[in-house]
Amino acid sequence: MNPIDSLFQRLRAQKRAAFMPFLTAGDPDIAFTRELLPAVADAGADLMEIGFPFSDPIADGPVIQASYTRALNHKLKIADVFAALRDTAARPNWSAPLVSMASYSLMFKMGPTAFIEAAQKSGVSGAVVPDVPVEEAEELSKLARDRDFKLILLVTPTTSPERAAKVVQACSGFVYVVSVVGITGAREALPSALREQLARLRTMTDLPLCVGFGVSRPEQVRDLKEIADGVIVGSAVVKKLEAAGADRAKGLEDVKRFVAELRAPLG
Ligand SMILES: O=P(O)(O)OC[C@@H](O)[C@@H](O)c1c[nH]c2ccccc12
Repeated sequence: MNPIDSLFQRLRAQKRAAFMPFLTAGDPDIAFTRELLPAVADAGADLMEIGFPFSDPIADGPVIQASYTRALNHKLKIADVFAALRDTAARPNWSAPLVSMASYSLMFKMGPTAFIEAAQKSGVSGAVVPDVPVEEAEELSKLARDRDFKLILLVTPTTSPERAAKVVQACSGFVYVVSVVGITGAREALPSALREQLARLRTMTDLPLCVGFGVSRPEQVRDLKEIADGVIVGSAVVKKLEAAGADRAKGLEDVKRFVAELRAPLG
């Protein structure tokens, strides 16, 4: 069974939501990522979304964009990312499924089949693809399904119900529910319409619903755990690395502590 499915099956039985930090591969370089991922798993991440830096980002806010720039300044190559993920997933007792987050243009350039196969060889269990139109996702969805690789697409607050139904059909593993209209980045409060958005999606699919965009505090995680199957935090985590700057040991410690704090309300 795909590790994402077994994870959510286990969490459902425990009535617990998943905590999923987003980290940019190669921020600030790939050697640091190799250290960071196991530390974040130890701190309580149930699965991890790993961003593939891209020079022409789509929905990424300033914090994530800056992390891509740091990575690309070190001439990061996709092969280095896959190698780091492969070694991470091959660690003894490794249990946190890895999910890639890459622009469709990046997958397309490599060839979707080649990307999926390279990802699977590297122990990656699925891919968040934020910018493939659902009309064009069918082929990708089939490619992924045939290989038991999970394809995770996004539903936003402005996605029409007709379109949302198509998106969840093309998805596997879980559905990425974008909480706010706009780009990634910490927000003070999450929209009150999120509850109805999730309830509506529940009538369309049995897949786990994971909420991301704007989450940055343990109180928000606590509120979300009643209504979502997973909580994704990107910018607020990445910001810790930015803030620590050249002090990598501090960056690592700050991220670990913050992940543990965010994860705590999930029990
Ligand atoms: O940064 P936030 O607001 O915590 O949101 C998560 C997000 O960063 C991560 O899932 C992500 C980073 N880049 C993306 C691009 C599209 C969709 C999602 C993402």
